[in-house]
Amino acid sequence: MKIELRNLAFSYLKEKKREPIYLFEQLNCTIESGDFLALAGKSGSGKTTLLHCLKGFYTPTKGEVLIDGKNPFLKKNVSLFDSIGYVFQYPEHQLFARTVYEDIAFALQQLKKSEQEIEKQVKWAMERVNLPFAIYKDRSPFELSGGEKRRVAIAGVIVQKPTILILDEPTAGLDLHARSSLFSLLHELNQMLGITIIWVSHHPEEIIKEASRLLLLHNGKLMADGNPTKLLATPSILQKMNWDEPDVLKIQTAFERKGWMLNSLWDITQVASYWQKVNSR
Ligand SMILES: Nc1ncnc2c1ncn2[C@@H]1O[C@H](COP(=O)(O)OP(=O)(O)OP(=O)(O)O)[C@@H](O)[C@H]1O
Repeated sequence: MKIELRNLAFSYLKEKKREPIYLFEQLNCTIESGDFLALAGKSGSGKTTLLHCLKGFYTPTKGEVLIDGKNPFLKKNVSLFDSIGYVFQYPEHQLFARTVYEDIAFALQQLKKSEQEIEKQVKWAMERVNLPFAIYKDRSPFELSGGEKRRVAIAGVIVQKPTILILDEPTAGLDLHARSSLFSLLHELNQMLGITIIWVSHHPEEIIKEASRLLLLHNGKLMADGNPTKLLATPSILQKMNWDEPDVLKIQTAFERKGWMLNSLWDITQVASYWQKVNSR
């Protein structure tokens, strides 16, 4: 499924007879099926608002969001929004049920699916997020670790079989190990099931390691859209974002200066994550 933004603009401030004050405007881009895309921008730049427009929580003030060429804001197309799963910031704060099973099953129960079908899908979702069914199904979500709770929350979204998964700062508050296992999960969903991943990140190191595409919101515009390694090696972009050059690129430059060649970004990423681990001790 493809999402297109056409001259998209959004304003919280709309006064009669006055031109609205736009949080962002003239956003144009196409998110292709299978993208693994990071959305970044300074705090308050409008990332969450933009994601809410994609999911249909907010109606754009101007312009269009198209899903597979159709406008999902029209009544006849509104079911297109069902293909988009949305994981809120700190999704574990929304867990509510007595057991992990009941929490994940909730959306399917609302759709009045049969109990047999629900169990099949819950089992499937729990396997995907690496929570063995027999061990976790009857546990209270509130007695789990932060990383496990987040997996339960994500299972509650993917159980609805979205083709696009939006995650607002999914790694916030997770330690290094939980972050890396969350990204293994997201890559698996992307590669094995073809789910498009769009996630908000404030971390250039994370973006360069995980994303295949980066969108940058700055001053109400889409400042850049492209290859994360190229964009994060651009001093003017780093300066506007108030970001340091990612370690991985510093290491690459240092190696090149010494005439040592690493074969690929993968090699460099391994060195960088070793470097981060050493520094975080
Ligand atoms: N419901 C609302 N009504 C009015 N203004 C809002 C509303 N929600 C957000 N804003 C404002 O819109 C701006 C963008 O908010 P948004 O949450 O989209 O930014 P963000 O880039 O996701 O920020 P962060 O990285 O801090 O989460 C902020 O200045 C915020 O105060």
